[in-house]
Amino acid sequence: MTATIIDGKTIAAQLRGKIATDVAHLNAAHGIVPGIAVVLVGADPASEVYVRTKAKAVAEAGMRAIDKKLPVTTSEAELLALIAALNADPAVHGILVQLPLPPQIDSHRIISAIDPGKDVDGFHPLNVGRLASGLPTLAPCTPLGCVMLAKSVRPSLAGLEAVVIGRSNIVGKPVAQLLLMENATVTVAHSKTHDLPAVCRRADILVAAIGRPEMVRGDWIKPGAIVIDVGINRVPGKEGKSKIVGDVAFAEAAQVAGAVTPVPGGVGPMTIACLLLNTLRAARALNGLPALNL
Ligand SMILES: Nc1nc(=O)c2c([nH]1)NC[C@@H]1CN(c3ccc(C(=O)N[C@@H](CCC(=O)O)C(=O)O)cc3)C=[N+]21
Repeated sequence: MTATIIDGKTIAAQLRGKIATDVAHLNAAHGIVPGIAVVLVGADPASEVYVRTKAKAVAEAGMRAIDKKLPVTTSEAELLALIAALNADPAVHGILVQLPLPPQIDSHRIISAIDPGKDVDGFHPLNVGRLASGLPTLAPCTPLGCVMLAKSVRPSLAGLEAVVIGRSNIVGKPVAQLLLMENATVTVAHSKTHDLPAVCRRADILVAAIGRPEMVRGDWIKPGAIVIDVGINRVPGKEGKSKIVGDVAFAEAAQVAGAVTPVPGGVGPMTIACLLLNTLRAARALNGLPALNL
């Protein structure tokens, strides 16, 4: 069996196209340009690449990017002051503070200081609680992208056995909540799970969000399963160059799974598209406009 490769790049481009259409309408009808502030503290090269990619997608969708680069020595008080200013700025509809933050800054305090209506990462405790309660909210971008990719090959996930590997606040827990909202039967596995391969073999949908290169092997996968690979791991490649691999051994998975996301070109591009979607949703809600169904 050879799996369908789920083309995240193309699916993300389609979503960004729909977003751009609504952004144009929002501007023409209401004079609103959705604005997203991306805050980067320090000069982590991987984060800078990510911030650049985001900025390009934002501009292409007709939105405004407000990039704030702060030195690695920034204090918590200085960052809190910036967030207060962005909360108060009516041209800013979304605020994303790039994680991780340097050790002198408590990321929980920072996230809690963001206006929940502008929290396009969906990390504020109020939005986390709303998601867990099944209320409308800004849901985290990577988990949203994972569920959209799964539904691209299987429009109804109802009744399916889903296994999420990883229990982070950023991916594992929220993706489990979203899968539950789709009526999947959800198991959250993690580093202390007994016989992880056997747990994974039960999954009709397997979401790998571990952060370990190619940990999920072909024989962990139920034949025909949908495999969503959230991992982005930089590993040594050919001729001293580095390459990016996921948390799933892709070539092995493609022999067993029904469908699998590649890395790169899977979940990553969807994360960015969902960030634009959340920014558009936030801009509409902050202006008292009805919710969209994209
Ligand atoms: N508050 C916050 N929110 C985030 O969403 C967040 C964060 N902090 N910190 C860093 C991680 C990382 N992240 C990525 C998203 C997309 C790609 C992406 O689009 N990758 C492409 C290209 C990879 C490449 O070739 O460099 C792909 O997978 O195809 C990568 C990384 C979001 N993060």
